[in-house]
Amino acid sequence: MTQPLMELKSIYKSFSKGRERVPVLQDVDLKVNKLEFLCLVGESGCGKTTTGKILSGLLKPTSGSVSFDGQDISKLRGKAYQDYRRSVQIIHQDPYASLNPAHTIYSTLSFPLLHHKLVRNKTEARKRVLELLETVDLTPAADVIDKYPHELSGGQRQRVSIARALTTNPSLIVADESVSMVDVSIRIGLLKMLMNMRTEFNVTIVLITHDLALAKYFAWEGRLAVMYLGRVVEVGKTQDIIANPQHPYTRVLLSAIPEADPERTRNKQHINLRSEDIPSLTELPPGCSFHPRCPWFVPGVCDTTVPQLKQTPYDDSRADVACIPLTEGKELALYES
Ligand SMILES: Nc1ncnc2c1ncn2[C@@H]1O[C@H](COP(=O)(O)OP(=O)(O)OP(=O)(O)O)[C@@H](O)[C@H]1O
Repeated sequence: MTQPLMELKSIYKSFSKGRERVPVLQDVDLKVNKLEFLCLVGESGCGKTTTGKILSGLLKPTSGSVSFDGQDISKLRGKAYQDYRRSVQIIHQDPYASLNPAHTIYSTLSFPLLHHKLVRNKTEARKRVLELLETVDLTPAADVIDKYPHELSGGQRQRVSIARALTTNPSLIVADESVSMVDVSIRIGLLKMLMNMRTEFNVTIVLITHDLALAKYFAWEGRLAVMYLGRVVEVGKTQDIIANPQHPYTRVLLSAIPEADPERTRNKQHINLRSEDIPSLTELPPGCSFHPRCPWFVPGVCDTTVPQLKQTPYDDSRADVACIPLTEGKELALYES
């Protein structure tokens, strides 16, 4: 089996809130394969951004290991660590907040080029910045390069963020909801640009989104990792998961997304949760944290044991799932209270 580009093993991450520790990620295992499209999907607050920040080295896990090209990043020092940080870039959710309003586009894009010595001088930096602006279709680049972020539209600012991620010739880009802040009309253009970067620049892309329809579009040829309350509950090939969602949470998410054909949407079976309330991270329910909401809850099983991410014994789909009844080979039956 080929070595993944990045691998998270048994990742726990907690933050302090007053005197408490809030467990944000628990036992997260995740592989990012070379040149794949991987999408992390789940509702707000489930830990997607925290996972993305751990992948890109912006946050350290509380425990667990992160490896890049087979090397544990906590053991990298000096140039090797700088190379890893250069190789993994993140595009943040909000280009308004992530671009410094006091810096021109030239200044923002030339900084990493000069800092990582990817160009020899300012003349070369300017030439490279113009090329990068052309790459992300900000043309004519000469009209954009000396502007400030507030002089650009939201979509243009997001393109600058993509160009900035490309400055360091990364092998992995984590794009955190990077198309959600722009109008629907330009969202697809930005997504296509991200997707083209794989072939044009040999870059692996991890997209983080709460929108399963968008995840399906982006990672159709790749994989989905579905997260719920700080854990990965299902991971596998997108087409397998869409055709045959296994985890109850994935089934509920999929039942809620509209189809292109309105008739199919009307006829789609909507699955009702047992509760709309999302438990608090500081008061997680025992056993499977989805059990209080799960329509297929099995008393005495789901509320006692924490499920591990595994393959189901009976299914030829290769998605791994964290659901005890499924991994024990049982059929799910709707819970009757
Ligand atoms: N620096 C921090 N300090 C304390 N709590 C944090 C910090 N960063 C994130 N959290 C908390 O961790 C949880 C997970 O946040 P995270 O941003 O990773 O989720 P998410 O799935 O990306 O959500 P969203 O889609 O809303 O961005 C949230 O409850 C959030 O409030």
